[in-house]
Amino acid sequence: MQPVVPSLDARIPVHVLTGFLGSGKTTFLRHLLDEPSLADTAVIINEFGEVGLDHLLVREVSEDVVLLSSGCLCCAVRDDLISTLADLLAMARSGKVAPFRQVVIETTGLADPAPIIHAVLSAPELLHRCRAGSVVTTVDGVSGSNSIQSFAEAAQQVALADCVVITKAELVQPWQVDALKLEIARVNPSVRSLTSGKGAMAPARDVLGQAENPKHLGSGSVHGVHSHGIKTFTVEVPGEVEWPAFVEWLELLLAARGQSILRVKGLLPVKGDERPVVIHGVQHVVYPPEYLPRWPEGSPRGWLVFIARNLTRAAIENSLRNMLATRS
Ligand SMILES: Nc1nc2c(ncn2[C@@H]2O[C@H](COP(=O)(O)OP(=O)(O)OP(=O)(O)O)[C@@H](O)[C@H]2O)c(=O)[nH]1
Repeated sequence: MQPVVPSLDARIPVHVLTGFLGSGKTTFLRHLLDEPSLADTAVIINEFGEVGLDHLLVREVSEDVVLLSSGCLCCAVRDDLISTLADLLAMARSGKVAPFRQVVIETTGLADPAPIIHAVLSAPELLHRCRAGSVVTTVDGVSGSNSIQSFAEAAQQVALADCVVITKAELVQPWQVDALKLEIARVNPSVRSLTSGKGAMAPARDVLGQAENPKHLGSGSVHGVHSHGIKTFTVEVPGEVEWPAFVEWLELLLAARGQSILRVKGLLPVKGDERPVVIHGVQHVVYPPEYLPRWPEGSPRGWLVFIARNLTRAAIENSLRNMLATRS
């Protein structure tokens, strides 16, 4: 007779990749999916913002990517997550998508991973097919310490991690990485901390596959931990921008308002370049631009998503308009 519940190994691990805003989740996920052993991975990306960007970047390295937008997985779109997972499993069974051996959920930068795992494990339709995988948390080597100290979400993501990946390590001194490791250990004494950076990413085999660690299920909480007053809004950028003027504007904006602007990202048409330019700012730092090969179907032309507190869309729009009026 067939067992009613398959052995643990037969069930698909659902890993959660979390980490504070801009800490490098998508960059690290793209690196993971590049590894041949992780080729058969289905990816669910949850973005906090009216327009999604991360799924466009990840789709360059993996086809099985589903975007869940317009809300945070740990509070607003949990039912969507369950139905998305159930749909993916059904489509793999019927051959509509390639079979996969694991799922990675990339959360928003403000998510609490506990309710997400709780939702996956408590959904009757998933009980026989999925099991909890690892919680992997990226911590920004540059701004991680500030985030852990200032934002409950960042501390919670570290507290619930099976594995922490300290990103952007090549941008800071080794002693700063050591200090950050100590800070992480104070929040989560049993966590494994790996160091990663562009050119020397932490190997996938060291990050995933540490499943069966029930630590993150202990809280059983079903509501996310959230700081107050953090909002997201999208600002439209009309027409092509002059790159030097735009970067100068963004750098000045983040230098002045980096405490309020936690994250900015977007896609821009830039004069003299056919390709859409991907913009990334994290707190006070503007990162070098990336490029998409072409404009994604259905994507608006020029937009910036802000995740901020104590700052209005109107203030950003005014500032942008002034820059465009004088410099474009
Ligand atoms: N130099 C350097 N830059 C990095 C590294 N990891 C990420 N970045 C840059 O940091 C910026 C944000 O990275 P993302 O991977 O988009 O961060 P994220 O956590 O997915 O961002 P959200 O989904 O908005 O929370 C991008 O410009 C990346 O290129 C790293 O290890 N080294």
